[in-house]
Amino acid sequence: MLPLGRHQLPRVYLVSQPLRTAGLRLYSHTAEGASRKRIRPLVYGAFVTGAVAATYLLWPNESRSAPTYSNELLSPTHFTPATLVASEPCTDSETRLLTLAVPPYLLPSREELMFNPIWSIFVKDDDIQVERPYTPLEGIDDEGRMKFWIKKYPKGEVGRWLHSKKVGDKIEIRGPLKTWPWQDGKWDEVVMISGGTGITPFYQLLHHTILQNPSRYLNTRFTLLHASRRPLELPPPQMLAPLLSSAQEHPERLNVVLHVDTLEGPEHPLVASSVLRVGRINQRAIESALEVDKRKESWWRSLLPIGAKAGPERQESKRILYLVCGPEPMIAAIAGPFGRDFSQGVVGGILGSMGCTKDQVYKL
Ligand SMILES: Cc1cc2nc3c(=O)[nH]c(=O)nc-3n(C[C@H](O)[C@H](O)[C@H](O)COP(=O)(O)OP(=O)(O)OC[C@H]3O[C@@H](n4cnc5c(N)ncnc54)[C@H](O)[C@@H]3O)c2cc1C
Repeated sequence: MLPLGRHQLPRVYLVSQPLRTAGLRLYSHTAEGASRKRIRPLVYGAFVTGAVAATYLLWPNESRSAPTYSNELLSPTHFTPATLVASEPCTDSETRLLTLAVPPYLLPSREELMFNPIWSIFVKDDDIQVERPYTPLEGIDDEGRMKFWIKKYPKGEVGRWLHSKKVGDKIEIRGPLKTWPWQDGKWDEVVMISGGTGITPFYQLLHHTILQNPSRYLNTRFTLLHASRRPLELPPPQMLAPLLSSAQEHPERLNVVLHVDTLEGPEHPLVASSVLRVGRINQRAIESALEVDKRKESWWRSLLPIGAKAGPERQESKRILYLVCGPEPMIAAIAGPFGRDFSQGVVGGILGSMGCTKDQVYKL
């Protein structure tokens, strides 16, 4: 998951970064003394061009900024005022768990396909009129509540703005927007590889498929390989506890492996450092997670000729999909960089060298 958003984002989102950059350039100056005179016409020319561009970009425009409606159903085409109902600090002080609520009478039917995982919503920073996508961890409940794990970057706009909001404040949102369409049984195994808050879409998928209904039969098994820099930067206990207990109770459905770059700093309050893998997620880590899965295959399934083949043959013929979400350098190292115009690009990195093809890999 990219901080700047790689999905097919509406223009209001895409123009927001150049706007800030243009603003910075207008105030920068390096020319001194006599040379200043020579470049003055150029500076004025640049200023006029900049002013025209800024007027065009900043002027309210239907195609760039969606309207806000308080009495229409929640929709991707307009903003809806939501209320911040909780803002909890996390073990990683750069992140918080925020809960937003929209009035229940503004909820479209939750049976709608658009609420199937994985989906996100756009949050608008009212101060600077930019929006960023965020992923409701548990979808949306009947009261219209959505919980998010949100990171603030030192110079990041919307993350810092959200962290500064107080319970009771209004925050405009629009959505849902599809991040990736889940379909049970399309793959035998889905391997999710995440870094930092890149775990949020995978949490939503696992909450929908396993956590909220542990007895539901599924045709797909899940492996989650997650990496954070230090133990305290791992997701908060509120997220890790349900994932780890589900993996413990149903190893045949879910396998969770947690990596940290270093064990430096305090332990995570829930996960002992001794069970963490130290070092980045590499080919060996991916292969061994799949081998562990194979060993954990329930004993009766490997004895009885039910469904697909057992043993190594079965593993090879398995339809495996890799989903990757995290900081851009991590995505590039695991699956190759994104392509031009927000496209998926070629499969490279570790998954490329493992021989994965483009229909086996999706970068979020
Ligand atoms: C589908 C989707 C779902 C997502 N879900 C979540 C989620 O659930 N939780 C979550 O935390 N994030 C999520 N994200 C990421 C999120 O949308 C934002 O991109 C992220 O919060 C950063 O936005 P920002 O406005 O805070 O930072 P930005 O202002 O966009 O800055 C991003 C980065 O650029 C750097 N930067 C900014 N300005 C400068 C500058 N002048 N010079 C140098 N560097 C600079 C910042 O330090 C930061 O590292 C999701 C992204 C997508 C695409």
